[in-house]
Amino acid sequence: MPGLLSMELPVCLIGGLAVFLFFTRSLRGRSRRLPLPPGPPALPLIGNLLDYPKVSPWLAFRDMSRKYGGIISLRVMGQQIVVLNDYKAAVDLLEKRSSVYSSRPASPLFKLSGWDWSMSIMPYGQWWRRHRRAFWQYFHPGAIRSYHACQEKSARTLLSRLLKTPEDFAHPIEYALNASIMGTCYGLPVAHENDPNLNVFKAAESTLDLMNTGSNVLVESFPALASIPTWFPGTNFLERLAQSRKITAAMRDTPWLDIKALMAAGEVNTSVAGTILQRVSNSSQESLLESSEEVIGKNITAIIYFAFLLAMSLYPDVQAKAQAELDCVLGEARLPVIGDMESLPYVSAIIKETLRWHTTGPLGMPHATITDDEYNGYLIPKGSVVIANTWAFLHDPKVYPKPDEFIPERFLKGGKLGTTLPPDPVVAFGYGRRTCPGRHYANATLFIYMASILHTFNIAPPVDEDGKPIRIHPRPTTGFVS
Ligand code: HEM
Repeated sequence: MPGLLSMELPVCLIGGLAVFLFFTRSLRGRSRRLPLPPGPPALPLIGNLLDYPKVSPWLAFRDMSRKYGGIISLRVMGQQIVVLNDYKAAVDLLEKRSSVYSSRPASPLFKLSGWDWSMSIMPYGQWWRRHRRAFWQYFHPGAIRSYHACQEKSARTLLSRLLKTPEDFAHPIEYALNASIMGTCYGLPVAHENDPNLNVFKAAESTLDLMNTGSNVLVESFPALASIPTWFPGTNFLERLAQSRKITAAMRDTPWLDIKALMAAGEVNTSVAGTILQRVSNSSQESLLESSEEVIGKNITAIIYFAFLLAMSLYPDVQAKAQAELDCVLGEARLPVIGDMESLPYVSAIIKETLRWHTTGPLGMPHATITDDEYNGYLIPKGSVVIANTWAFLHDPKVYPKPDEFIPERFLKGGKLGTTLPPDPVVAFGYGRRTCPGRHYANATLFIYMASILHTFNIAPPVDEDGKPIRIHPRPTTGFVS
């Protein structure tokens, strides 16, 4: 019997493989015959280039979906783009089929400008997975507790700076956020003016603007342009890209060199980078340094504070309710700490409503497919760029009635954060395996800054020459961050 079994096993394996190949091939053949999702008719060569919305694309895509349905197909310069305006489709594809939908579009421009080492733009695969695991090790809910003291300290700095220049809130917020990120990630103090590390960070941030300018956009579609010799007329953009590579490399390396020098002099550094360096020196593997690149979080949090301040100036009743809650829970004698979050549901509801009301990343970050897929009878080809209209999901009047109004109460039931209410705006942090790994850290920062400001300041709109309040009209800008 055992002999017979061992003879049967290879036969079964080969048989199984043949059946598997037959089905995958016929599935592939079938999917190739399926239609693409509907969309505007494409022109030869340029495809839907002229249909691709230049301003507020999230609004244009929502309107397009009224004609073509929840999943729209566009083809721009040979690139297949699928726009998901339907929340269920976004969950079905980006969350439930995350293993197919978690890559990123290849971007020659990111490489040419020196941003290609960033985890956020890496294609799906071992290399990305390794970076993501390393990042998560330092930013999972348990790990971030050790950064709370640093976040609270930066909130106090924010208050004292706001007290000095209350009308110029943007600089104090940016300074405090940078101080918090520098403290958490590198354990380095930040000078009040002209901090060398912050200067490098700011310079690197400004290189992102290069992505949207003239010839650079062309390079994205025609990477061969990057090989033109620099003496050729009209190639200034190549010099700017080379400059950008230098700046982004400096951002990656400068703070590391600082803490390396400090630690070599015997200083204890318990920050994320300090812990990594400690491990590196223990295991003598210099290459481990690569996994630390992701400690640099995106500063989109700053925009959310601007939206929060705007909402508070437009909705004084909401502000008053939050202040009453803070007075009741904390009294007048102390400032909030991150540990107070659960006792302050109204403030937490304000955070959720800010993330929903002003969707900082209205179209999220584009995903890309790894293989052909079939959904609702449509083919989503391998290599498609998949864009989820996060703004449309968070402004769907059926889910969030009066979506343009700021109503934190929509997340509360009997004064408590409920579970049967409209969904939390978690999609503001993205989808599936690419969901923002800094979200727990970001939430803690949002809470401590918002609670601290609400407990100590009254936020009012600016006034005109006659002392009358000027009503500010929110006007989102077009880009990855709006
Ligand atoms: C409220 C503030 C923030 C918002 C709304 C936000 C939102 C997002 C979104 C929409 C994505 C793309 C997700 C996707 O592709 O589906 C993302 C990715 C990412 N975020 Fe955040 N983020 C915030 C703060 C942060 C912070 C503070 C950090 C760092 C500590 C961070 C680190 C990252 C990283 C590393 C990625 C790339 C993940 C990957 O590609 O695998 N984010 N974020």
